[in-house]
Amino acid sequence: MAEDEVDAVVVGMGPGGEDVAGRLATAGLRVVGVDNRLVGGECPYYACIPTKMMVRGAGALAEAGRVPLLAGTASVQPDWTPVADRIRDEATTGWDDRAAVRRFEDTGGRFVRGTGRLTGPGEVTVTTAEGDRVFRPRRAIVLNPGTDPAVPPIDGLRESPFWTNREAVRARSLPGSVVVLGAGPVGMEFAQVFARFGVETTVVEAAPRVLPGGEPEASESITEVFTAEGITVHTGTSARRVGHHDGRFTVELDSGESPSAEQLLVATGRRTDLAALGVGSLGLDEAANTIDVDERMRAADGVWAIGDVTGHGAYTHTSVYQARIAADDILGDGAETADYRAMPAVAFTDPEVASLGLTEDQARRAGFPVRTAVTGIPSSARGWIHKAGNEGLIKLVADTERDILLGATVVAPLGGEILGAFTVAVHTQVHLAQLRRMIFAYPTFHRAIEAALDQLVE
Ligand SMILES: Cc1cc2nc3c(=O)[nH]c(=O)nc-3n(C[C@H](O)[C@H](O)[C@H](O)COP(=O)(O)OP(=O)(O)OC[C@H]3O[C@@H](n4cnc5c(N)ncnc54)[C@H](O)[C@@H]3O)c2cc1C
Ligand SMILES: NC(=O)c1ccc[n+]([C@@H]2O[C@H](COP(=O)([O-])OP(=O)(O)OC[C@H]3O[C@@H](n4cnc5c(N)ncnc54)[C@H](O)[C@@H]3O)[C@@H](O)[C@H]2O)c1
Repeated sequence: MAEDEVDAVVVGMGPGGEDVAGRLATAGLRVVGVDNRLVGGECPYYACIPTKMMVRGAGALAEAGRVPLLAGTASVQPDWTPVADRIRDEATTGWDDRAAVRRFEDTGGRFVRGTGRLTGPGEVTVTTAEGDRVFRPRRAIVLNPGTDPAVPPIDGLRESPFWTNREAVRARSLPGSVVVLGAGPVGMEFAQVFARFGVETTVVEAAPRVLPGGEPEASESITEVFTAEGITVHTGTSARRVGHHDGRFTVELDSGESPSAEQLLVATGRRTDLAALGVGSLGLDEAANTIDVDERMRAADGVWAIGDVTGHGAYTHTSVYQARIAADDILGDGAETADYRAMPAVAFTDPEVASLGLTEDQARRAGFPVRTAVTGIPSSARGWIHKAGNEGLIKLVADTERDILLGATVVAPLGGEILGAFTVAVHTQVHLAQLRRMIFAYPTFHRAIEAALDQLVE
């Protein structure tokens, strides 16, 4: 087989790329998977998995801290070493993707380490250590380039030795203090982990509240928890200048304050580089941050795009969901089309901040006739029993005309698990009256759903 005689080329082997490439190869297509870093992408090596190992360690420390209120005394000495070891040895095998490459090759696919670029209609040029290789796949090009950390143009920042998630997950030890720039899910998860391991932690968020994309009640609830845990939270202010002298960062804020710390974590969102990917050769906008796709992930004739780059939710579950739809479409069995109404999102803070569907504000702006309900977790039976660490709430957004839920937010211990009930309800559009007739086990956290529904159903 000549080098360029392939059926499909997958550029970027993130969670979705790996999945689609494996599906196509298993179905008998000649598939080339291309990645310039590690097969598996951001999630297993720098994001979801290592950060959730951090969260697990931090959660164990927090639970131990609750012993005095509930069960006697506990003496705990935080130590980052077990977390760093788990990340290196169990999660990433020392940031080595040989097992993932083998897994893909076992499906019959061919892996090429290099940077892929669209160089004409139906053509991908891959720059490898040995030189350029050109592929003209007969059936499909799938783009799954993911994202890189966005670094805002703040005076002095780029010259400083700041961390993004990529450096933070490789840390063998923690600094004594840290300023976290950005209070999206990345900043919030890291901030609480650091603080629970004894790091003096300051969060700076430009928007008026943390997790600004979600419900204001959720932002308020998690801010109270952070503040009670000793984390300093600045909102509604941006960094204007970053200085780094004698091993310390000073972050000058618009508000006039200047938090200072041994480390600075930049968690201000993600960026793509579509010009570098060569999407202009398809007639697509190279200056855009996302690639528009239809409901079958088609971006152009013979080209599909999946994952963060599509802008439908930067989560691993989005990428893998889209991978299945794209693979089916490429193989010609594509009956399924994308439906993002019940796309879940979980920030793995403690309590977890989990949500799906529309927020109240989004629903009202979209013109739906809206009714909402909010119920507190501490006042539920389980929340009251749980006592220490019981903070949170459930907020529901209902469409009063169709009598269905449009969105739900759960801030609670294991809030992401509770959200599962709403994934079913929103995805299948269960009527509120029917939901209200369900039996919710006593005394579970998810039984608080009933109290919220009581406010929506007469
Ligand atoms: C700190 C952090 C924590 C997160 N936690 C969670 C979580 O708990 N749950 C969750 O669902 N999501 C989480 N996410 C988001 C999640 O990591 C991403 O949504 C997920 O990785 C899916 O991304 P993707 O498939 O688009 O591609 P990515 O995972 O970004 O992978 C893309 C791959 O393509 C490669 N690539 C890019 N361009 C080229 C090119 N031109 N040629 C060759 N290769 C290329 C990249 O090097 C990379 O390996 C987190 C993100 C961060 C930053
Ligand atoms: N548990 C999860 O599923 C999970 C966890 C982490 C990340 N993610 C995904 O990764 C993506 C990236 O997360 P993220 O938190 O980096 O990005 P984000 O865009 O969600 O949040 C970045 C935050 O930084 C703020 N910001 C931007 N510039 C700033 C500045 N100069 N000063 C202060 N604040 C500034 C923004 O207002 C925003 O609140 C998210 O879209 C999310 O979907 C998912």
